[in-house]
Amino acid sequence: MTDTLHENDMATTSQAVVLASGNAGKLREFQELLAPLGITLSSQADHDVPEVEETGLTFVENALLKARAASRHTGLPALADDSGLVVDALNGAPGIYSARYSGEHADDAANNRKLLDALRDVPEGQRQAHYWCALVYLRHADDPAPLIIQCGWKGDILSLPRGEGGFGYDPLFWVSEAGMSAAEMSRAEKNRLSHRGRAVAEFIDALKADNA
Ligand SMILES: O=c1nc[nH]c2c1ncn2[C@H]1C[C@H](O)[C@@H](COP(=O)(O)OP(=O)(O)OP(=O)(O)O)O1
Ligand SMILES: [Mg+2]
Repeated sequence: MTDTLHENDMATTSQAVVLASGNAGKLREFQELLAPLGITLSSQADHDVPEVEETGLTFVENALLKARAASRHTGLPALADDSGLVVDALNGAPGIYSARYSGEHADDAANNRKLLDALRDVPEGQRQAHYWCALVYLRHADDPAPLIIQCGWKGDILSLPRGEGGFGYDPLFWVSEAGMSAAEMSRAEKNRLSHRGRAVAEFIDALKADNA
Protein backbone atom coordinates (compact mmCIF):
# COMPACT_ATOMS: atom_id res chain seq x y z
CA MET A 1 0.00 0.00 0.00
CA THR A 2 1.37 3.43 -0.87
CA ASP A 3 1.38 6.23 1.63
CA THR A 4 1.91 9.02 -0.84
CA LEU A 5 -0.57 10.35 -3.33
CA HIS A 6 0.17 10.42 -7.02
CA GLU A 7 -1.42 12.47 -9.75
CA ASN A 8 -3.82 9.80 -10.93
CA ASP A 9 -5.06 9.35 -7.37
CA MET A 10 -6.88 12.64 -7.70
CA ALA A 11 -10.09 10.97 -8.76
CA THR A 12 -10.12 9.02 -5.51
CA THR A 13 -9.32 11.92 -3.21
CA SER A 14 -12.16 13.43 -1.21
CA GLN A 15 -14.44 10.69 -2.46
CA ALA A 16 -17.35 10.19 -0.08
CA VAL A 17 -18.03 6.53 0.60
CA VAL A 18 -20.38 4.93 3.09
CA LEU A 19 -19.11 1.90 5.01
CA ALA A 20 -21.98 -0.55 5.22
CA SER A 21 -21.13 -1.87 8.66
CA GLY A 22 -22.32 -1.49 12.21
CA ASN A 23 -19.10 -2.97 13.61
CA ALA A 24 -16.95 -0.39 15.40
CA GLY A 25 -13.80 -2.53 15.15
CA LYS A 26 -14.13 -2.80 11.39
CA LEU A 27 -14.87 0.91 11.04
CA ARG A 28 -11.68 1.80 12.91
CA GLU A 29 -9.59 -0.53 10.75
CA PHE A 30 -11.11 0.79 7.51
CA GLN A 31 -10.55 4.39 8.55
CA GLU A 32 -6.88 3.64 9.25
CA LEU A 33 -6.46 1.70 6.03
CA LEU A 34 -8.19 4.22 3.75
CA ALA A 35 -6.95 7.45 5.32
CA PRO A 36 -3.91 7.69 2.96
CA LEU A 37 -6.24 7.72 -0.05
CA GLY A 38 -8.28 10.72 1.02
CA ILE A 39 -11.49 8.73 0.97
CA THR A 40 -13.98 10.25 3.39
CA LEU A 41 -15.54 7.23 4.98
CA SER A 42 -18.77 7.67 6.87
CA SER A 43 -20.43 4.82 8.67
CA GLN A 44 -23.93 3.65 7.92
CA ALA A 45 -24.94 4.79 11.41
CA ASP A 46 -24.17 8.39 10.36
CA HIS A 47 -26.90 8.02 7.72
CA ASP A 48 -29.37 5.96 9.76
CA VAL A 49 -29.14 3.09 7.31
CA PRO A 50 -31.46 0.37 8.63
CA GLU A 51 -29.64 -2.88 9.35
CA VAL A 52 -30.11 -5.38 6.54
CA GLU A 53 -30.75 -9.06 7.20
CA GLU A 54 -27.73 -11.13 6.23
CA THR A 55 -29.65 -13.84 4.38
CA GLY A 56 -26.88 -14.92 2.02
CA LEU A 57 -25.14 -18.27 2.33
CA THR A 58 -21.69 -16.94 1.49
CA PHE A 59 -19.61 -14.00 2.69
CA VAL A 60 -19.74 -12.40 -0.72
CA GLU A 61 -23.54 -12.58 -0.94
CA ASN A 62 -23.89 -10.93 2.45
CA ALA A 63 -21.38 -8.22 1.58
CA LEU A 64 -23.38 -7.46 -1.57
CA LEU A 65 -26.63 -7.23 0.42
CA LYS A 66 -25.08 -4.83 2.94
CA ALA A 67 -23.39 -2.63 0.33
CA ARG A 68 -26.52 -2.41 -1.82
CA ALA A 69 -28.75 -1.44 1.11
CA ALA A 70 -26.35 1.28 2.26
CA SER A 71 -25.86 2.68 -1.22
CA ARG A 72 -29.61 2.63 -1.91
CA HIS A 73 -30.33 4.45 1.34
CA THR A 74 -27.61 7.10 1.05
CA GLY A 75 -27.14 7.59 -2.68
CA LEU A 76 -23.40 7.19 -2.06
CA PRO A 77 -20.93 4.58 -3.25
CA ALA A 78 -20.79 1.87 -0.60
CA LEU A 79 -18.14 -0.45 0.74
CA ALA A 80 -19.14 -3.54 2.70
CA ASP A 81 -17.12 -6.21 4.44
CA ASP A 82 -18.61 -9.53 5.34
CA SER A 83 -16.10 -11.54 7.27
CA GLY A 84 -15.74 -14.30 9.78
CA LEU A 85 -13.80 -17.18 11.18
CA VAL A 86 -13.71 -20.56 9.41
CA VAL A 87 -12.53 -23.40 11.66
CA ASP A 88 -11.43 -26.65 10.01
CA ALA A 89 -12.34 -28.94 12.93
CA LEU A 90 -15.85 -27.43 12.98
CA ASN A 91 -16.47 -27.99 9.26
CA GLY A 92 -16.12 -24.30 8.59
CA ALA A 93 -18.22 -22.99 11.49
CA PRO A 94 -18.86 -20.35 12.65
CA GLY A 95 -18.26 -19.05 9.09
CA ILE A 96 -20.90 -16.61 7.88
CA TYR A 97 -22.56 -16.97 11.27
CA SER A 98 -19.47 -15.72 13.16
CA ALA A 99 -21.18 -12.58 14.47
CA ARG A 100 -24.30 -14.56 15.48
CA TYR A 101 -22.49 -17.68 16.73
CA SER A 102 -23.84 -17.58 20.26
CA GLY A 103 -27.16 -15.92 19.46
CA GLU A 104 -28.79 -13.20 17.39
CA HIS A 105 -27.42 -10.34 19.49
CA ALA A 106 -24.24 -12.07 20.55
CA ASP A 107 -21.22 -10.15 21.80
CA ASP A 108 -17.58 -10.98 21.17
CA ALA A 109 -17.03 -12.45 24.64
CA ALA A 110 -19.94 -14.88 24.34
CA ASN A 111 -18.86 -15.90 20.84
CA ASN A 112 -15.32 -16.54 22.07
CA ARG A 113 -16.60 -18.65 24.96
CA LYS A 114 -18.73 -20.72 22.59
CA LEU A 115 -15.78 -21.27 20.27
CA LEU A 116 -13.55 -22.43 23.13
CA ASP A 117 -16.26 -24.79 24.26
CA ALA A 118 -16.79 -26.21 20.76
CA LEU A 119 -13.05 -26.92 20.50
CA ARG A 120 -12.68 -28.21 24.07
CA ASP A 121 -11.67 -31.71 22.95
CA VAL A 122 -9.70 -30.70 19.86
CA PRO A 123 -5.97 -31.00 20.55
CA GLU A 124 -3.25 -28.57 19.55
CA GLY A 125 -2.23 -29.29 15.96
CA GLN A 126 -5.85 -29.78 14.89
CA ARG A 127 -7.10 -26.27 15.60
CA GLN A 128 -6.39 -24.66 12.20
CA ALA A 129 -8.66 -21.85 11.06
CA HIS A 130 -8.74 -18.87 8.79
CA TYR A 131 -10.41 -15.52 8.78
CA TRP A 132 -12.14 -14.64 5.53
CA CYS A 133 -13.01 -11.19 4.25
CA ALA A 134 -15.28 -10.46 1.31
CA LEU A 135 -15.05 -6.82 0.37
CA VAL A 136 -17.63 -5.36 -2.00
CA TYR A 137 -17.67 -1.88 -3.47
CA LEU A 138 -20.74 -0.63 -5.30
CA ARG A 139 -20.39 2.64 -7.23
CA HIS A 140 -24.17 3.01 -6.92
CA ALA A 141 -27.02 0.81 -5.70
CA ASP A 142 -27.69 -0.75 -9.11
CA ASP A 143 -24.04 -1.19 -10.06
CA PRO A 144 -24.00 -4.41 -12.12
CA ALA A 145 -20.21 -4.80 -11.94
CA PRO A 146 -19.12 -4.30 -8.32
CA LEU A 147 -15.50 -4.49 -7.25
CA ILE A 148 -15.18 -7.71 -5.25
CA ILE A 149 -12.06 -8.72 -3.35
CA GLN A 150 -11.65 -11.73 -1.07
CA CYS A 151 -8.71 -12.54 1.21
CA GLY A 152 -8.03 -15.11 3.93
CA TRP A 153 -5.68 -15.16 6.93
CA LYS A 154 -4.51 -18.45 8.41
CA GLY A 155 -4.10 -19.07 12.12
CA ASP A 156 -4.77 -21.53 14.93
CA ILE A 157 -7.35 -21.29 17.67
CA LEU A 158 -5.81 -20.92 21.12
CA SER A 159 -7.16 -22.63 24.24
CA LEU A 160 -7.03 -19.41 26.26
CA PRO A 161 -7.43 -15.79 25.12
CA ARG A 162 -4.29 -13.65 24.71
CA GLY A 163 -4.07 -9.89 24.21
CA GLU A 164 -6.35 -6.89 24.45
CA GLY A 165 -6.20 -5.38 20.96
CA GLY A 166 -8.28 -5.97 17.85
CA PHE A 167 -11.86 -7.15 18.17
CA GLY A 168 -14.02 -10.24 17.67
CA TYR A 169 -12.12 -13.51 17.79
CA ASP A 170 -8.67 -11.88 17.78
CA PRO A 171 -7.66 -12.98 21.33
CA LEU A 172 -8.11 -16.63 20.25
CA PHE A 173 -6.46 -16.28 16.82
CA TRP A 174 -2.81 -17.35 16.99
CA VAL A 175 -0.61 -16.26 14.10
CA SER A 176 2.44 -18.51 14.16
CA GLU A 177 4.61 -16.48 11.79
CA ALA A 178 4.16 -13.47 14.06
CA GLY A 179 4.50 -15.47 17.30
CA MET A 180 1.48 -13.74 18.81
CA SER A 181 -2.29 -13.62 18.74
CA ALA A 182 -4.07 -11.10 16.52
CA ALA A 183 -5.08 -9.26 19.71
CA GLU A 184 -1.41 -8.90 20.73
CA MET A 185 -0.44 -7.17 17.48
CA SER A 186 -0.11 -3.46 16.97
CA ARG A 187 -2.86 -2.05 14.78
CA ALA A 188 -0.35 -1.51 11.99
CA GLU A 189 0.88 -5.09 12.20
CA LYS A 190 -2.63 -6.51 12.11
CA ASN A 191 -3.53 -4.28 9.16
CA ARG A 192 -0.40 -5.44 7.30
CA LEU A 193 -1.15 -9.16 7.74
CA SER A 194 -4.89 -9.52 8.11
CA HIS A 195 -7.57 -10.70 5.71
CA ARG A 196 -9.12 -7.22 5.84
CA GLY A 197 -5.84 -5.31 5.56
CA ARG A 198 -4.75 -7.22 2.48
CA ALA A 199 -8.22 -7.04 0.92
CA VAL A 200 -8.22 -3.27 1.38
CA ALA A 201 -4.76 -2.99 -0.22
CA GLU A 202 -6.07 -4.87 -3.27
CA PHE A 203 -9.22 -2.78 -3.25
CA ILE A 204 -7.18 0.43 -3.34
CA ASP A 205 -5.36 -0.81 -6.44
CA ALA A 206 -8.66 -1.82 -8.06
CA LEU A 207 -10.20 1.57 -7.29
CA LYS A 208 -7.22 3.39 -8.76
CA ALA A 209 -7.47 1.32 -11.93
CA ASP A 210 -11.22 1.99 -11.99
CA ASN A 211 -10.71 5.75 -11.73
CA ALA A 212 -7.76 5.95 -14.12
O1 LIG B 1 -10.35 -9.06 11.97
C1 LIG B 1 -11.12 -9.68 12.71
N1 LIG B 1 -10.80 -9.95 13.99
C2 LIG B 1 -11.64 -10.58 14.82
N2 LIG B 1 -12.87 -11.00 14.49
C3 LIG B 1 -13.22 -10.77 13.21
C4 LIG B 1 -12.39 -10.12 12.28
N3 LIG B 1 -13.04 -10.03 11.12
C5 LIG B 1 -14.22 -10.60 11.30
N4 LIG B 1 -14.33 -11.05 12.58
C6 LIG B 1 -15.50 -11.67 13.20
C7 LIG B 1 -16.26 -10.65 14.02
C8 LIG B 1 -17.68 -11.02 13.81
O2 LIG B 1 -18.02 -12.04 14.74
C9 LIG B 1 -17.69 -11.63 12.41
C10 LIG B 1 -18.00 -10.62 11.35
O3 LIG B 1 -19.40 -10.66 11.07
P1 LIG B 1 -20.01 -9.60 10.03
O4 LIG B 1 -21.42 -9.90 9.81
O5 LIG B 1 -19.11 -9.50 8.84
O6 LIG B 1 -19.84 -8.23 10.80
P2 LIG B 1 -20.73 -7.58 11.95
O7 LIG B 1 -22.06 -8.25 12.01
O8 LIG B 1 -19.93 -7.51 13.17
O9 LIG B 1 -20.92 -6.11 11.39
P3 LIG B 1 -21.56 -5.72 9.95
O10 LIG B 1 -22.23 -6.92 9.39
O11 LIG B 1 -22.50 -4.62 10.24
O12 LIG B 1 -20.41 -5.25 9.11
O13 LIG B 1 -16.37 -12.12 12.20
MG1 LIG C 1 -23.08 -8.67 10.30
